[in-house]
Amino acid sequence: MTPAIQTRELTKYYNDFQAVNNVNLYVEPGSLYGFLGPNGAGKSTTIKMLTGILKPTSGAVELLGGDPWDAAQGIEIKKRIGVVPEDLALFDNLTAREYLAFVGRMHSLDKATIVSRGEELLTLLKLEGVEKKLTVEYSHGMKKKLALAAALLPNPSLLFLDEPFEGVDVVTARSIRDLLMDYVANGSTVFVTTHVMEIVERICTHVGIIANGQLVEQCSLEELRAKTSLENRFIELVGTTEDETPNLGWLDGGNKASAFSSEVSESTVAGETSE
Ligand SMILES: Nc1ncnc2c1ncn2[C@@H]1O[C@H](COP(=O)(O)OP(=O)(O)OP(=O)(O)O)[C@@H](O)[C@H]1O
Repeated sequence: MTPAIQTRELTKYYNDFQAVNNVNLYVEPGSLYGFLGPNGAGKSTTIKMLTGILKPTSGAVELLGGDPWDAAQGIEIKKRIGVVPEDLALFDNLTAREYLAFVGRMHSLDKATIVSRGEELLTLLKLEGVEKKLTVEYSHGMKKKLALAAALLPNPSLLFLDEPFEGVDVVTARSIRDLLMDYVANGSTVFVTTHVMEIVERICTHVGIIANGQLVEQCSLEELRAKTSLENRFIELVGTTEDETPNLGWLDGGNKASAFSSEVSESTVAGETSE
């Protein structure tokens, strides 16, 4: 079976700092792959290299059986993938419908398809009431939803989402969750980064954990659950020990300090009186 995503020794240096270190990802088609890691672990850097935004320093990427970095294959592969990047590159001065029309035209969809798919996506993501607003006036969560709608509009085989649940309300999170589960049930593949373990446990079929640029775990969620919970495994792989954790004994809301200062002022006053 051709993997949806495969990387070999994928590596990225920013000057002399190694952000991603020889990562070998393997994502089966039809899976919902959760890519986890602490802040600064290398998730966004990896997703940018997978989606053609950031050139790898070394190593190889294969998406849907082809090389997205190859001049001949790259455009065809990119037509088959959808991306919701971390920094949501939307055009500020378009409404949601105008933006979806633009994306649809870029993918050579006909007008009727753009309109019907666009309406369904806007309704599902609860953006249909704000069609007159320009995207520059959108809240962060609204921008996230529109970026997701735009990524899904061309019906991609493989969808990349960088933190889709960050900054969205509970109702929207559930809509996105359900939508992704339906999407993979039809044979498509999702690669998603998130910090929300609960969502990964609920919807993902596979998980990869990256720490300090290295892939330290990659397995099915079923396999992982047979041994421990996702949270325990994550902490085991990337957490700090209690010995290393500062206890912030000084953080008492000023209570100890004020008790001390009242003692001082009482003794000072007493001292002053005795003189
Ligand atoms: N343009 C850049 N120039 C230099 N260093 C960078 C650049 N972008 C990211 N880094 C560094 O590379 C490392 C990985 O960053 P990356 O954004 O991939 O992490 P992340 O896992 O997505 O983090 P987060 O969960 O906080 O979004 C970090 O140490 C970061 O400071």
